[in-house]
Amino acid sequence: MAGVSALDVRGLEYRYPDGTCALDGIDLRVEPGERVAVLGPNGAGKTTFVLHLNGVLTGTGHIEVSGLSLSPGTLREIRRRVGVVFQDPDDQLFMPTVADDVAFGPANFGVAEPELGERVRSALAAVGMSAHADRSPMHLSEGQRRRVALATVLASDPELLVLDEPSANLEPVARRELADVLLSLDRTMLMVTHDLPYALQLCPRAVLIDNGVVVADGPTRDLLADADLLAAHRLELPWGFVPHP
Ligand SMILES: Nc1ncnc2c1ncn2[C@@H]1O[C@H](COP(=O)(O)OP(=O)(O)OP(=O)(O)O)[C@@H](O)[C@H]1O
Repeated sequence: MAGVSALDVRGLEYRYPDGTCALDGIDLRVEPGERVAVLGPNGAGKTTFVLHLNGVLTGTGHIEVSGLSLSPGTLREIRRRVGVVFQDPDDQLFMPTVADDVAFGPANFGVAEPELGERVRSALAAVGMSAHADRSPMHLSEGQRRRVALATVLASDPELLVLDEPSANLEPVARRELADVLLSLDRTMLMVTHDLPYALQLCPRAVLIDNGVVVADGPTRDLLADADLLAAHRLELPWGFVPHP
């Protein structure tokens, strides 16, 4: 359907049971094919926001994914449409082999053989892990585990890929390998990160969240070139890093 946003969030508010206001009216629209970095200091509300996109948390306001409104009746389909890759691969890898882990999601959504095997092969190829299909995820490096976790989500063919701190704790080579994989994917992407150079490299657009609202939204290089904006929201570029185009 032409003209439908990949993600349309309006007036999203959420309070934790202890009364903490974590989201105070988030508005965000993402168009198909965009890659958007979600930036913000500790406690800004980024994780709380992500947990709403696949219905783990339920606030007030409106969330639409590719034209489908999130509601109890659509939750299952929304969870297929929104693939969340968590920071810790342990949250996503629990089967005896890599291939079993990658098959788990689509099998759960009703995909059967022979398509299931094809999904697993193509997801592992997309992340450069085809040669490791029969290995135990426990015996892979952190960078490889991060890429397998991404494959487990890609195998369900989500319309929106959400990544929580994809580069955290990765050595430089693994960080670059993951960036190469992410850049090769033809997917709408939201990437929560404190890694500002990574955001610049991967996402043409960035939104800055603080105190539960979007305080800036625009080209990543413009946001990162605004020293006053960064300072006001406790963000800092690595020493010597200049965000030129
Ligand atoms: N389970 C919880 N109960 C109460 N308050 C919470 C809970 N989880 C988070 N919060 C609070 O909600 C607000 C938003 O937190 P959130 O974890 O979404 O921020 P964040 O931007 O993801 O931070 P970080 O960059 O540290 O991961 C903060 O004030 C936080 O202390």
